Formats: sequence, structure tokens, C-alpha cells
Amino acid sequence: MALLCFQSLRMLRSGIRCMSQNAQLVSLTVNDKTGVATLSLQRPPVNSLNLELLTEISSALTEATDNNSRGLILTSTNDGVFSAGLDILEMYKPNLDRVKEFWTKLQETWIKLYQTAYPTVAVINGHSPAGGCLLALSCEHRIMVKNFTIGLNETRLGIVAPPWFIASMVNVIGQRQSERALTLGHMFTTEEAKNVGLIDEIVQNKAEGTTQAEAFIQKFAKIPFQARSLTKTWLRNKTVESLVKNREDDLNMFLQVVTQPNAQESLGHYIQSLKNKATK
Ligand SMILES: CC/C=C\C/C=C\C/C=C\CC/C=C/CC(=O)SCCNC(=O)CCNC(=O)[C@H](O)C(C)(C)COP(=O)(O)OP(=O)(O)OC[C@H]1O[C@@H](n2cnc3c(N)ncnc32)[C@H](O)[C@@H]1OP(=O)(O)O
Repeated sequence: MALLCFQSLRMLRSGIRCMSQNAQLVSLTVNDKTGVATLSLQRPPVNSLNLELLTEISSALTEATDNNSRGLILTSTNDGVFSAGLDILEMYKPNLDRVKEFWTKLQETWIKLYQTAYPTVAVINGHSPAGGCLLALSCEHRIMVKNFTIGLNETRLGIVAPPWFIASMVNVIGQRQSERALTLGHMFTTEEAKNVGLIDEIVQNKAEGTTQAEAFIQKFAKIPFQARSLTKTWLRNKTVESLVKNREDDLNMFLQVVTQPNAQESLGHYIQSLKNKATK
């Protein structure tokens, strides 16, 4: 309690204010001097995206909008893992009602993040496979700490990246590089990611990443907010609309693919291999 008060006092002095008071799996703060919000994923051990974490991310994005944020930095409290992607346990031997809600929440979160009016920067301070990469790809700028990996590795798990995951990558690195990366399920090192344009900057650590992210958002200070946000909407509209118009079909396709016996078998083996690795 004393520590909490001390931290709050220190944050207040530096102009940092806590939002999302009820959130447990994310923290949302805003710098009152710059208007920039920071959304940090904090679901141990690896920020895997389950229904509850997605719900909190989605609510935080709305709160940042309601608070008229000038920009948003998306990062992780775990220096080592940005996000392990979708929580595989949500997809393995799923409860039908819950897995439907899970996928619908994922769609909602992506749609919101992909078209925020404010500029978004991912400070990728750890590994970022699959759904973690999707979150980063949905931001406007990506800054990554060295010595980690990022990519859409779904084919390696025997599952398929849905069309909107693919479009998010194509929009950043183009058709040719995406085709190679997605079919192989390639995880790029930080250096490789920079070389193909999957990330924009390499930094030594999260603190440097945050400074660079603030500098990126600051570039828009003199650009009228509405003009900027409408331009972003129009640039991204085709990609978003292709999911918005087909949410039900996309959900059904997901359910069909993920419940296939061979997909379940692959997921089961994969969970076991992760557990074996963790106990070594
Ligand atoms: C025609 C078709 C059209 C349309 C298609 C439609 C639908 C397609 C169907 C499905 C698409 C589904 C899309 C899925 C996208 C995803 O995001 S799948 C998830 C992919 N994620 C990964 O592969 C990451 C796996 N994890 C790791 O590589 C490492 O954990 C990581 C590098 C992130 C961190 O390493 P480290 O710090 O060493 O941690 P550990 O490996 O020791 O892990 C700690 C514990 O966390 C558990 N864990 C790790 N990742 C996950 C996860 N994603 N979900 C759940 N749990 C995870 C791990 O088992 C350890 O648990 P333990 O402590 O042993 O209990």
C-alpha cells in the first residue's frame, strides 16, 4: 500500500496519470503534459491474448479515445515478451460459447486498434509471435528492442493466419515478402525485421524505445488532428471493411479451421512442446 502511494505520488509529480483504474491485465497511463497514453500489457507470464486480456485492451483503446489522447504507445511490462500471441488454451479443446466470444473480441480489438484516430506506436520490448505481431502491425510505427523475434508463425503450428492478419502484414511489407514470411511461418530477428520494413527502428532497450515513440507522435503536433485521422481512416478503410462486412463468415471460418481434428492435434503437440521447454 505504502509502495503504491509512493509510486502514485511519483507519477503525479512527473505528470503521469493512471487511467483504466479497474483494469488488471493492462495498465493505461497518460502523460498530462503531452497527452500521450501508454497501454502496457501485463498478463504474466507471456501476455498471451485470452478473452479477458483482449477485453481490457479494447476498453483501454476506447478510454484513450474518450480522453482525447494525442497518441498511444503500446508496450509490455515484461521486458522479454511483448505478447506470445493468442492464448492457445482458448483454441485447444474449446468451449463453443467462449471461443466464439473470444474470436469476436479479437475482431473488435483489431478493428479498434487498426483505425484509432490518434497515432499509435508499438514499442516491442520482447518476442512478438503471431497475434503479438498482429498488434504491432496494427500500429502506425514499430520500434523494437534488439535480440528478439517477430512474425506471423501460424503455419508452423498447423493453423492458418486469417485474411485480416495477412492484410495487416501485406500493408506493411508488401505482397512478396509477406508471401515468403507467412508460408514459412518465419520469425524475423530484430535486424531482419528492420531490413524488410516490418519494424521502423531498432533500440537498445524499452526506455530508448519510449523516447523514440514520443518523438514519433510529436511529429504530428502541428498537423490538424481531424485531417490526420481522416487520412488514416481512408488509407486503412479497405482493409478494415473487408472484415467488418464479413465478421460472421470470419468467425465461422475460424471455428471450422480451429476445430478440425488435425488443427487440434497440432495445437495439443504445440502446447506440450511449450510446456516441455518451460520445465527444462
Ligand atoms: C481458409 C482459412 C481462412 C481463414 C482462417 C481462419 C481461421 C484460422 C484459424 C486459426 C487462426 C488462429 C490464429 C492464431 C494466432 C496466434 O497468435 S497463435 C499463438 C502463437 N504463439 C506462439 O507460437 C508463441 C508461443 N510461445 C513462445 O514462443 C514463447 O512462450 C515466447 C517466445 C513467447 C516466450 O518464451 P519464454 O519467455 O521462454 O516463455 P515460455 O515459453 O517458457 O512460456 C511460459 C509459459 O507460457 C505458456 N505460453 C507461451 N505461449 C503461450 C500462448 N501463446 N498461449 C498460451 N500459453 C502460452 C507456456 O506454455 C508456459 O506455460 P507453463 O509455465 O509451462 O504453464
